[in-house]
Amino acid sequence: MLRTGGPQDGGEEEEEEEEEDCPELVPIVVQQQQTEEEEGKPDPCAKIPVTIITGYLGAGKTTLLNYILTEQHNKRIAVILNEFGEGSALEKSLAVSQGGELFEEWLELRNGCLCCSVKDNGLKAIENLMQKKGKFDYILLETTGLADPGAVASMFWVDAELGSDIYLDGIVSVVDSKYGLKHLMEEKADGLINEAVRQVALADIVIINKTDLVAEEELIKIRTLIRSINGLGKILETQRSRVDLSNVLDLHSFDNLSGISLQKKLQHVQTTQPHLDKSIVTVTFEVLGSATEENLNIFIQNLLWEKIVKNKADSTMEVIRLKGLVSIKDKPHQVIVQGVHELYDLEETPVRWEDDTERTNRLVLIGRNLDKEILKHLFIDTVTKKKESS
Ligand SMILES: Nc1nc2c(ncn2[C@@H]2O[C@H](COP(=O)(O)OP(=O)(O)OP(=O)(O)O)[C@@H](O)[C@H]2O)c(=O)[nH]1
Ligand SMILES: [Zn+2]
Repeated sequence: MLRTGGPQDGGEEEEEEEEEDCPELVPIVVQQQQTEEEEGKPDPCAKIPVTIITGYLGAGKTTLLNYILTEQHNKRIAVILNEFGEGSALEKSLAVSQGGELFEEWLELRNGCLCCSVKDNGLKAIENLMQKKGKFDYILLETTGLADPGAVASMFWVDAELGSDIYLDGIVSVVDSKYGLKHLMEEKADGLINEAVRQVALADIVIINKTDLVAEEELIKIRTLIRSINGLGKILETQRSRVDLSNVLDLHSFDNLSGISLQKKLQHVQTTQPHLDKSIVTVTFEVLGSATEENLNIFIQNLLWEKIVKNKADSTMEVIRLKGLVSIKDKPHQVIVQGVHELYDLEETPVRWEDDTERTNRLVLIGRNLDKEILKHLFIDTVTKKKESS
């Protein structure tokens, strides 16, 4: 079950998003691409993936979008552009054009703010569109260069129990080889995490684009920096955002289908070193044993909601992204933990633990002020203690 909220709800971060990062949903373009043989009707029960394409201003997001649309994929793809609005219109239309025809749905935006109302409205609008027009197979969403993809992701990371037709497939972050380093190193005056870093931290795939514009040494620098921020995501290097589509589409980054491959992937993640004092890093550790579901929730909520976990310098650990495979007492299957900002989810995978005595929890956390030893010890406490209250 997807969990959100907590005592800090409506805190600083959220307000910041409302003021700065609040996107408006705009337009939409779509391209129909079906083969001669009518590539079979899609399974009407099949859910539709959403891939979020994020990245700093001018990094190559639209280029990637266009590249995907023109590659052979036999998918009907809807494109959503998530942009800052200029006007103060309280209504925005969400339009999808297919085969030359334009369809639109009107979104009523509370306070003109999309991220606050899209959760009820945006999803609904997309579903309405599909009812009218027949399903599309895939949705690509390009965020603005300054957007926090976490806010966008949480719109689409919907509880499976709500029965939505749409699921979040993955977050792709495009970085400019030439200016990326500068953007990533920029320190915000208010001490907040800068947008470029946030985008890399949340990415399942990082595309270092425009490699034609830099020399190999520069490329190594930016690759190293990106890896130090996000030790989990796959890093690709491209010109004109040309990627193998299998690297960016149908990743299943947020669902339990990734259980089997996730185990292997997590084994290769390493704890990274910060490039600056307050940088975002990736921390990973392994702990043997099983936790009760209750204690596991407490561990995660202390970190994500209560924010009471501190490092040695007494700074609060800020987690942007959390991913792991854990063992819950009395559950025969491995459980995936996913977190984006304050939103998290525990979901059983189809993968059984082979040997009960060798159950290993593996967690990866991306964020600021993270201390591996402290986190690991907290987790050891989590699997050893019986009940929180006793
Ligand atoms: N030299 C070079 N230019 C590129 C490459 N990829 C994209 N560009 C150019 O970079 C510019 C910005 O690309 P876009 O795809 O519009 O970038 P974007 O991230 O969508 O930009 P915004 O939506 O404005 O934030 C365009 O002029 C592209 O043609 C590349 O690999 N090399
Ligand atoms: Zn663009």
